[in-house]
Amino acid sequence: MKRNKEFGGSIEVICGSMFSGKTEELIRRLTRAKIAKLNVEIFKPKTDTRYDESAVVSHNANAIPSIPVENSSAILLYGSDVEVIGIDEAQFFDDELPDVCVKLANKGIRVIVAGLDMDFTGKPFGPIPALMAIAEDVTKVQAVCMKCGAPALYSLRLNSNPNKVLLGEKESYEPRCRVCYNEDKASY
Ligand SMILES: Nc1ncnc2c1ncn2[C@@H]1O[C@H](COP(=O)(O)OP(=O)(O)O)[C@@H](O)[C@H]1O
Ligand SMILES: Cc1cn([C@H]2C[C@H](O)[C@@H](COP(=O)(O)O)O2)c(=O)[nH]c1=O
Ligand SMILES: [Zn+2]
Repeated sequence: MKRNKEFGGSIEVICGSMFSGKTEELIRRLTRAKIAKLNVEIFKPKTDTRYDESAVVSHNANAIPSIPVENSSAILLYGSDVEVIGIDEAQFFDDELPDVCVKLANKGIRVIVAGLDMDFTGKPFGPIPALMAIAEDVTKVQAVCMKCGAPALYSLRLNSNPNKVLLGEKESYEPRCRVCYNEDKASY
């Protein structure tokens, strides 16, 4: 049974701070789709080479093979028989990503997008807010604040690099709750 074609496509967004479990949740949903014998493809931006050139890898080392792509429209070129598409680190894609996801969903594909909703200054990040607006389902996950242990929605940058894009891990970022983020953030 090919459920997705029968019931129509959809867009799901998984968003939150760094270390909040976005990639884990994406991998969980895609693994279940694979168990259901659906045809699954996973994409990530070519720029994100942190853990692996091609695989999508979570902070606790769960991994799933993926295709690194230069830009969002490249996703449209892959497999006409795809039923489920996963996209990780979506904040790094261009502003065409929402239109690309709509085209895919209108073809009957279940599209699951994971990405940071806010950058280190607390501002909306790339195409994620637009995707949240057009999605059937939005899941916002939270990390653990590394200062007080409360649920964390912000990614605090630990250095003074002012660039919006700065790939990194624990050496460069820590999750913070609202109170601790406001105490600790530099004057951006
Ligand atoms: N402060 C933290 N809060 C929550 N999880 C953390 C934290 N620091 C490390 N982790 C680890 O990160 C994992 C989530 O990783 P991942 O799914 O890659 O997150 P994201 O994609 O949102 O950055 C958790 O299961 C946990 O093992
Ligand atoms: C907040 C913030 C993050 N980044 C980078 C840092 C990491 O390489 C990724 C996020 O990875 P994760 O899977 O969500 O942990 O984004 C950035 O470039 N700019 C920022 O403001
Ligand atoms: Zn806190």
